[in-house]
Amino acid sequence: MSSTLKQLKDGESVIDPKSTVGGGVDDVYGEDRASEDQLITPWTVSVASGYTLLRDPHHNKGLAFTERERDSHYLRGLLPPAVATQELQEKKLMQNIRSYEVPLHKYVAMMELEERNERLFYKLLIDNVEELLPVVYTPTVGEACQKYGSIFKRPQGLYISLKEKGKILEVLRNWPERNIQVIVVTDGERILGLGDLGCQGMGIPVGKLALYTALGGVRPSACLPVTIDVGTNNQKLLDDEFYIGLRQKRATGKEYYDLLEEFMSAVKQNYGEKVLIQFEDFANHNAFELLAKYKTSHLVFNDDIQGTASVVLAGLIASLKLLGGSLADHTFLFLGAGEAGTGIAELIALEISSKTNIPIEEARKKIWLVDSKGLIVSSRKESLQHFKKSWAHEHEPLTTLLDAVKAIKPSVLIGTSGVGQTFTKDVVEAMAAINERPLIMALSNPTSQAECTAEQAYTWTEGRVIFSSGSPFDPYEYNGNLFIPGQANNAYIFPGLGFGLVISGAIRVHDEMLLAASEALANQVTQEHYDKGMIYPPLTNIRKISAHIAANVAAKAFDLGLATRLPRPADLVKYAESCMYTPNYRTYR
Ligand SMILES: O=C([O-])CC(=O)C(=O)O
Ligand SMILES: [Mg+2]
Repeated sequence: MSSTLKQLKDGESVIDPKSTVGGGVDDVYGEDRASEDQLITPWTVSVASGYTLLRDPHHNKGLAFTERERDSHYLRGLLPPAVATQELQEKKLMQNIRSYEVPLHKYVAMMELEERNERLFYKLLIDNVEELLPVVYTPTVGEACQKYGSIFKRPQGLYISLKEKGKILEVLRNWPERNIQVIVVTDGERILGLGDLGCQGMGIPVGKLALYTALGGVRPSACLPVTIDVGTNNQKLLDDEFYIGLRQKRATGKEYYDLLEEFMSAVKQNYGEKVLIQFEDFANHNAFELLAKYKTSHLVFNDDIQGTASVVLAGLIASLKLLGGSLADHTFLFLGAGEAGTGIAELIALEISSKTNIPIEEARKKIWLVDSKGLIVSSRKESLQHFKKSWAHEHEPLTTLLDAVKAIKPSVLIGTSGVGQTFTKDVVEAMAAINERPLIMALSNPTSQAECTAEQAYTWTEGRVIFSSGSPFDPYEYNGNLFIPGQANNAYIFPGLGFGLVISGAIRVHDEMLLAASEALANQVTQEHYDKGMIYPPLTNIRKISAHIAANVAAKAFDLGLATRLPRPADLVKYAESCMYTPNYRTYR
């Protein structure tokens, strides 16, 4: 009896059928758009009953099942007598999570909640976003990936290894959900700034997609985390008896690209061309090539190249209110010339050239990059990787960051090196000597890899810095003033960007959409925020921010003729908001 499947009507008790049809956005637009009739009439959903219902994370409500539901769904006796509201459940869980001192324990508690009761998991995450983001995302997710083998209980996401070569389409069909809208895929080779974590990188797509739902409003069942396992060069993992991945060195070259090609075409074949694929934490040597290869045939973007670029550009646009002038008046210096560094640099150049008559080649000359060998200059051009070549300007060779700061005199210093503590006291003091208000971004993740801490940035500049970091830092008090560091993390951008692509039925990502996303984010910074020295709006408002980003991105998709959703909604912000997943429980009749 416990596993009886019942057809249930869920109408009367649903306050706003429009926002809850199908539990999320999927039924409100695109191929799966429900008919207008369906939007206003009660809808039907199949929910297992009894014991099976309690173990189905998509429908389980635990103690929140009402007396009536307990009767109609064979739950009598399977639950203790008390009936709780979702709010009370949330209160209890937040108390539990706060009682854990070790961040990883909080992470495990959150993952267990996701496996048990998905709606409650998202309610917690949405209502407590500033507190829980560092738990399910950077920095704790980094540690979770490092220890994934030991904390691993139930698999999340889809693992596609070399063993599945030739069978990837079948593997995709093993996934229980059919209507996938967003895939985040990694091959685990460069997880945050932590390096090659092989198959254990799965924590990243899982975490990113949790943010797609909580911050962006994409329905959880439309999200698919994927890890491609071609081996790992991390000897520690290969020697670890608990390692969960393929125990071999990484496949490269043709073997690697053939597997990726099979994956990309299987995705398109199985889900159509409107499924969004977000590349995440690939190593430089594959990231640029994969993006170049697939951006003209698939709906793809690389979060580390383009998402990070868009969030940084937003912060820079916003900072002009504090610094004055235009982007073209500034000089930018990067430490790190990989995906994030060159991606940000290119988007800044694109914005400068689109806002002025300056050709992009000229705009690039305002931007300088330092890599592990020193300042990138034209005399190094022959030996440079292709993605660094546009940044090789005329200058004498310089080997240290400090020398580069002194010679280039940047107003903006951005760290994307993946190496912690590289913005030394000398470097930060040099920035403060050149600029009344230096702008410094220490973007590498997690916190251990940040180029400097918030405390260091504020004290070494005597409180004059405008500071942001990739992983969160607490507000810092200096000389009686409270400084609030910004979190220049792509988490501000990818949920809204992706949501905008999905709700417009976009078929390709265009650079102008990234600029549109940056402008939408920058527009959310108000005078009240500027007065506190902030260049990013608080994350507490992230769903509203995401709706604006999504609307701007969708508008651009329509303008560029890349959107397939018809007709174009008149008010895209309202439309985006109406499509967002909400985690409140539904009533089962
Ligand atoms: O995941 C994050 O926090 C930001 C990011 O993409 C990275 O560092 O690779
Ligand atoms: Mg990343």
